[in-house]
Amino acid sequence: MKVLVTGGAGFIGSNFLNYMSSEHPDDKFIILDAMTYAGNHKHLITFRKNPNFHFVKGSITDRALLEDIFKMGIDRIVNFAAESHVDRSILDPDIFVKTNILGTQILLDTAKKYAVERFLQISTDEVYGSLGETGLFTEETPLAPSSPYSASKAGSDLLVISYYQTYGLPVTIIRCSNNYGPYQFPEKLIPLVIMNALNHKPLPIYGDGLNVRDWLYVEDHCRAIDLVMQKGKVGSVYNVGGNNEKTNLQIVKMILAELEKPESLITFVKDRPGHDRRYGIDATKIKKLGWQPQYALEFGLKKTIKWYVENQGWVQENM
Ligand SMILES: Cc1cn([C@H]2C[C@H](O)[C@@H](COP(=O)(O)OP(=O)(O)O[C@H]3O[C@H](C)C(=O)[C@H](O)[C@H]3O)O2)c(=O)[nH]c1=O
Repeated sequence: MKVLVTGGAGFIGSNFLNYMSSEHPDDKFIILDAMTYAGNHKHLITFRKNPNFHFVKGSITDRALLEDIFKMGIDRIVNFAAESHVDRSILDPDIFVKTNILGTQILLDTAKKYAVERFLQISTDEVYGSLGETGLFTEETPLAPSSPYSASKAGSDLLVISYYQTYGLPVTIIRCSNNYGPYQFPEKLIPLVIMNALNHKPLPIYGDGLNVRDWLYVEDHCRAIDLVMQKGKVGSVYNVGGNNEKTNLQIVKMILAELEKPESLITFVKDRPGHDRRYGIDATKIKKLGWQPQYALEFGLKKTIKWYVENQGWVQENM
């Protein structure tokens, strides 16, 4: 099996490659990554050492490069490549449209031309917008994105579905809740709070800190992707979530308690514009395929904090 993994040097992509290389040691992986600020150079050393990995630096918007890659023979694609930070999308939406929408369309087009066996799109629960105090996102929840980031992901999801409906491209979409774990860029809440707390810096909490996210340890997401790649239905969407809904304040306090740092570091700042209040996932559909999260939030968070403590110097210099 030859799998093209786009965005493989990013947070979820690199954890996925790590997981897959131990679960499927005979598979070959072509890794395409633009190595933007979020692409991790440390991974390139690992990629080079693994004979099953072939790394290509470049963007999914580069059609000629994609042609060269597909000529190597690709059976499946897992598309992680995306700009992913909501705050950056508010400041500078252009690159989100370019990479997430245009890039996905060019990748789909090339996948169609070379008749791949499966195109797996890694999406997000943010495409559904915000929930009130009750209810959960199902795969049938209408798309109602709030930020340029989530709108660009919703746009790419619609393109993915259109390539199935129009051209019969065998696509599947995974929409996952907030991931956390090693190698996450410290602009996202959990790694930012860990790194700031370690350095006794203020922890910026948007608004009242009562926005809710459903947290999932990244390895549980990787296991879900692997399963959907094998058993997921073509043309279908699968929601993935950990059933770990917490307010941002709860998460921050858990981190501070683990690090034995004072809650006085918490600093309330101006709210994010268009800030979604709550995300919550109904993962019944993927559970029917046999998936269950294996990491309790407390355990996953401890493991993540330990990783950032042990790699603190490196994270500061490289991320
Ligand atoms: C960076 C930061 C965040 N926050 C709040 C904003 C959110 O309510 C929550 C998590 O924020 P973060 O930016 O880490 O993640 P989301 O905006 O929920 O989006 C994330 O999860 C989805 C599924 C994706 O698809 C995104 O790619 C991913 O970035 O903490 C703060 O209060 N202070 C901060 O400094």
